[in-house]
Amino acid sequence: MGTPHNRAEIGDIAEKILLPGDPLRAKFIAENFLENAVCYNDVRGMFGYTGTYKGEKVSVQGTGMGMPSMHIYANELMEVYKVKKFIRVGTCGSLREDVYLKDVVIAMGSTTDSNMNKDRFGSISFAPTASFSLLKRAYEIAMEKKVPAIVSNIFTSDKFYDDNAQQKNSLLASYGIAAVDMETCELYTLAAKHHVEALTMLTVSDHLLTGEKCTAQERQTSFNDMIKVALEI
Ligand SMILES: O=P(O)(O)O[C@H]1O[C@H](CO)[C@@H](O)[C@H]1O
Ligand SMILES: O=c1cc[nH]c(=O)[nH]1
Repeated sequence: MGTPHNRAEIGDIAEKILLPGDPLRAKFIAENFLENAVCYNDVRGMFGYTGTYKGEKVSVQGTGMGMPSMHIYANELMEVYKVKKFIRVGTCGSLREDVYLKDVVIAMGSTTDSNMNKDRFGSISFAPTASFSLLKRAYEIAMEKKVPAIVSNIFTSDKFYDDNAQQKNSLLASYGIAAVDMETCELYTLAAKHHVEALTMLTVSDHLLTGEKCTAQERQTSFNDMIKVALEI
């Protein structure tokens, strides 16, 4: 029967899912890391696949860019498809000198300039956080595999192009925030609402202090270390 954004039938999607923002990264992961992957969704080109990794059923679904897009896909995966474990595998901009291009940032919590949680919680400032067990496992596996990873609070921004970026970024970095993405706050908030587990892992694709950048091709495909850690979790 599906949803307005996903043509998967109930049961087509595994209880464990990887969530890249880019649907072509979902295709890349399915084709290069999963066995017997089957495409269950192509509505709006937002590809979703289910296959197996080391014998366990796992799915991978693109979520698009920004919290409103994450809101749609994560809500449907939690409410309709009953997915229980979510690992976002995204890209981010580094805000700190000690966080380098292609490092992996594991997001312990998310700070935001979005109004979505103000709309939900009114005067209460909700603190969206990762699943502790997924985070602990991610860090242990990254250390075992010698993947350069740090655990930190991140900033989930509504804007990729922000007129006040320099001012905001240096303020946030001075409070220890390592990196910026555009979806984690909504993923962690919905996971709390639905009593499911979520974690965000981000590979640094842009360094916002030095101006270094990964190419579009690298953004799609050069994040294999992070994906291997996510699948091992
Ligand atoms: O690489 P993904 O997962 O899309 O994540 C980051 O990249 C996009 C911006 O280029 C935003 O979605 C941001 O969160
Ligand atoms: O949200 C993002 C993702 C990658 N790079 C950025 O600068 N911001």
